[in-house]
Amino acid sequence: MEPLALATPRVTSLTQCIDSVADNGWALWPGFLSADDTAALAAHTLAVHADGHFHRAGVGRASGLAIREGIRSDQVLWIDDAPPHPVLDHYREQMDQLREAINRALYLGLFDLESHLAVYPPGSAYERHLDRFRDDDLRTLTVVLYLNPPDWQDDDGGHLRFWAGGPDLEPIHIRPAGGTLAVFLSDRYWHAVEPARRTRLSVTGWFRRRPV
Ligand SMILES: O=C(O)CCC(=O)C(=O)O
Ligand SMILES: [Fe+2]
Repeated sequence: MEPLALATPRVTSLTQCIDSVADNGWALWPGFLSADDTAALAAHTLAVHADGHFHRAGVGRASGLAIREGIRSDQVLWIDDAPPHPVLDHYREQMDQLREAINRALYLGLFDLESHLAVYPPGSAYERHLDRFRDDDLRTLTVVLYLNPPDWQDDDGGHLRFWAGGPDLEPIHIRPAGGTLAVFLSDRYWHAVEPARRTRLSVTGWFRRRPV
């Protein structure tokens, strides 16, 4: 059995999400995005990907700048560089609501969001890393939204491995179920993406705090 301290803090509302980030530093919100909205955002992601807009993801701002380089083989596209679409506007609106609610409750001073669409072709993965860069400590809260179809199985791989109890303890494995949002403090949690056996889709965002 999972030790109590490492139980996954599942939430189902904005209030619970904020409480969990305050109490645990992270939260997992299954059903954050409806099945229809998830399918629409996934379809747009695949269409834009098929049009050749994506590029291989780098690591850090420039090579060598990540706190701990995680080798990654996914392909990404900043959403501001993607062809406009109502599903992207809807995503931005939802993230804005989350940002405002978190700022009101937790005073994290989050002021903007950078996000990219990510496609992990079969066989691709992202090694263990932290999301904060050495040359930029403004990334404060990470939000990963999964866009995979409802029939995604454990055998399809692509789990998020999440070291909730610290880098030396066993990580939690999170299935990248479509519509699920993972929220965590960017500088606290080591995490990795296990190799996907099927094309894995997500949109990852980082809320940044205001420079002081
Ligand atoms: O897609 C995921 O589960 C995590 C992605 C990630 O760690 C990142 O893009 O920094
Ligand atoms: Fe990450």
